[in-house]
Amino acid sequence: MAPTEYVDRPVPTISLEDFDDRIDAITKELVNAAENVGFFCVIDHGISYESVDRIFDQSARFFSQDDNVKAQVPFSPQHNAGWEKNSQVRPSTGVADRKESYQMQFGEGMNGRWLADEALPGFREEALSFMQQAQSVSEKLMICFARGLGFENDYFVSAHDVSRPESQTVCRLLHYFETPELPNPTGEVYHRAGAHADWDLLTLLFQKAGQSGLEICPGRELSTSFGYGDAWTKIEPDVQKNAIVCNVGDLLMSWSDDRFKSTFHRVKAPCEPGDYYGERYSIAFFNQPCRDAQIQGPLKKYPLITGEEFTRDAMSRNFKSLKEKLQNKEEVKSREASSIAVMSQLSTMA
Ligand SMILES: O=C(O)CCC(=O)C(=O)O
Ligand SMILES: [Fe+2]
Repeated sequence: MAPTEYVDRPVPTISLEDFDDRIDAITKELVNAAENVGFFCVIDHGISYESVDRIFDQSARFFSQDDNVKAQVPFSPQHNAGWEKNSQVRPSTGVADRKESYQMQFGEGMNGRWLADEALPGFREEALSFMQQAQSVSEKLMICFARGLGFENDYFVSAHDVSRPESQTVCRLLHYFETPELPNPTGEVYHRAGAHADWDLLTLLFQKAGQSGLEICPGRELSTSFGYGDAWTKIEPDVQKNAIVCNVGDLLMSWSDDRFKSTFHRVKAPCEPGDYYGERYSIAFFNQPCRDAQIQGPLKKYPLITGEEFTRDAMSRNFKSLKEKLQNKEEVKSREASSIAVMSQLSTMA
């Protein structure tokens, strides 16, 4: 396999210090990052190291439960909540990511999808308290992006109100398994998170020191397109400063009439010297719109739709693209099979 092509692209680190007084300067930096890279890191965001450590401890505690315990809260695609393992297939790879994840929400989508408190005492309370903190940081960013697009300050905040039962915002705990470092004879690729763009407004990604692997591939012009290039850039957040990696999702790309970029990213399948092969934990906080939010950009490039419709369309686009990928794979396989048959005929004829 050809080595991965890497390029250096600047991924800005933006301080949220003195937010109220510096809001215009911060907005300028965020808008610039969203227009040019789609990824940026925020520091001085108000979430302490201890809070981040605590939620990672809770995440390890959750994933260390037996599979049949976790299976009591199975992932529901309809609600986008619950636990899944080795089952998310990305259109970019056509095979399941090697990981497990647990998606939690504030709203009705989470009904019946928390483990009983006796199974994991204190977990739900700790998780919700962390989610509230991630929501507060998200709201600061939403205010800046609303200002950057000429909307009222609270425009995105009220469309993502997590106190409403219609909230669809998701906090996803992720656990990637250790990857065998030996060359594998089958050539199988152990995808961690295959290349994809997120569908939400804005994602906050919490990474653990020493557990690298997140990479980006900018260059997408439309929020509905799937193609991506070949050159990747490693995301290396400043862990000393407790940086949160943030990325624009398809929703903000579409809501900004494609001005802000939702960038393809992946957690690399480790396969080259220097890659991290160990067990990996991360946490993604996806700001999803309330089901009844009204979505349309200032230039009205796309028709007005609701949060529920946007999510449904994103899922069906994903599904269609996955079907095409699997069909192509089948065609390649059958072409390979027939050329092998022709070749073996030729060799028997020779
Ligand atoms: O694990 C990570 O660092 C990234 C995960 C991610 O991109 C996702 O779940 O959408
Ligand atoms: Fe993602």
